[in-house]
Amino acid sequence: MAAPGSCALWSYCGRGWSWAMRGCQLLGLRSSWPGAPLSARLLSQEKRATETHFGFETVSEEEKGGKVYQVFESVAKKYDVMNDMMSLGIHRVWKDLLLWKMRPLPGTQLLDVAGGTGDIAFRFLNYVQSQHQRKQKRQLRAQQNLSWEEIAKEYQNEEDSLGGSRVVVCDINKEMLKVGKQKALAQGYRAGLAWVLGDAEELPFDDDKFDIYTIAFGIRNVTHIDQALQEAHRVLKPGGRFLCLEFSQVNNPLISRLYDLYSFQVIPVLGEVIAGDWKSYQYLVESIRKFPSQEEFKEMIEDAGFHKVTYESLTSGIVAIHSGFKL
Ligand SMILES: COc1cc(O)cc(C/C=C(\C)CC/C=C(\C)CC/C=C(\C)CC/C=C(\C)CC/C=C(\C)CC/C=C(\C)CC/C=C(\C)CC/C=C(\C)CC/C=C(\C)CCC=C(C)C)c1O
Ligand SMILES: C[S@@+](CC[C@H](N)C(=O)[O-])C[C@H]1O[C@@H](n2cnc3c(N)ncnc32)[C@H](O)[C@@H]1O
Repeated sequence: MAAPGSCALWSYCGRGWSWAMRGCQLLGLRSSWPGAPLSARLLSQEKRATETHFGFETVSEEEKGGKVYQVFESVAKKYDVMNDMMSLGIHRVWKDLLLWKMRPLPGTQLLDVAGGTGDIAFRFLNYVQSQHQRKQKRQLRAQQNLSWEEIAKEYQNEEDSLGGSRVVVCDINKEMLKVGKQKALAQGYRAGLAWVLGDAEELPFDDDKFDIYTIAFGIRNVTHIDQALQEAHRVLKPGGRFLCLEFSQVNNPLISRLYDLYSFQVIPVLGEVIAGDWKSYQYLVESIRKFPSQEEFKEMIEDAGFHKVTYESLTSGIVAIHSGFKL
């Protein structure tokens, strides 16, 4: 089982200088301070020279992580309500579809990266629990002459009720994880669930550890997507599956026009009215436009070493689910 939050935090800190630099970056500090070793300073200068985008803004790669951190730190408390309001609940259907595509088997070890407030993890736990209960009922019905104690025992073990399945939610943002943990507590999710603070680009997990890796609406925010994909490949067991739910490209010109209108004219206004945060929601719609198309992203997944890569566009391509296997 993966280490819970505190242990993961420990291992996160114990990975030497590159981890320390990463930590500084997250805290908005510069890795070029005079006390840093020369190699670290040179690396940092080299990195600073490379530019990337934060929405439609051009920023250095070093800056991007901190800016993304601020966005999710700012929206964390209103994140769930915003999603329901902005999408009229449609994001729930997309997330359900991801689970139906996944169809986890008993005993599945899932890693949900950029898991935020736990939507995918909770759906996974519901799914595996209902599958297990159905199986248990079938077995109990088939067995004659069981005592009531034997029947009660079958239902009492909380860990067992998941059939050995587990999910680790990993996210870089403390505030998002905090909201997720509070939700889990309030909704009664406890067994088979761990929360880990970590970066998709440098996952704090051993090689070949998980059966399934999911990332929902997360990869768009990562600075080096290729690095995150390689990490996904590394932590999956051979035979393991990568699943990504992300905004994609709308191909119908009429829908695309309406979609643009809604995205740019309505979403930032909702962001301001509900969350008091226009900028974060402007970043959301801009970052969607910067993300590669279905076909381009498929190629990136293949480049990371995944096989049998496929995708399915949902709601006219507003989002897509990409799937690939580590063979
Ligand atoms: C800071 O970063 C973030 C913050 C977050 O809170 C979330 C995320 C990550 C995102 C998720 C977890 C998913 C949930 C969030 C969203 C779906 C928000 C993003 C939304 C869009 C990019 C736009 C597309 C939205 C939808 C398809 C949802 C359904 C919405 C509608 C049908 C719109 C209905 C609204 C009205 C009628 C209000 C009036 C609108 C206008 C005056 C503007 C003109 C618009 C229209 C006439 C209709 C809009 C049409 C479309 C959106 C296309 C319809 C497509 C089809 C029918 C196929 C995060 O990173
Ligand atoms: C739009 S939220 C998605 C949350 C959740 N998966 C969902 O579907 O509702 C994006 C999440 O990605 C996380 N994130 C951004 N960059 C990350 C990185 N490099 N590593 C891990 N998580 C990251 C953010 O902190 C945020 O919680």
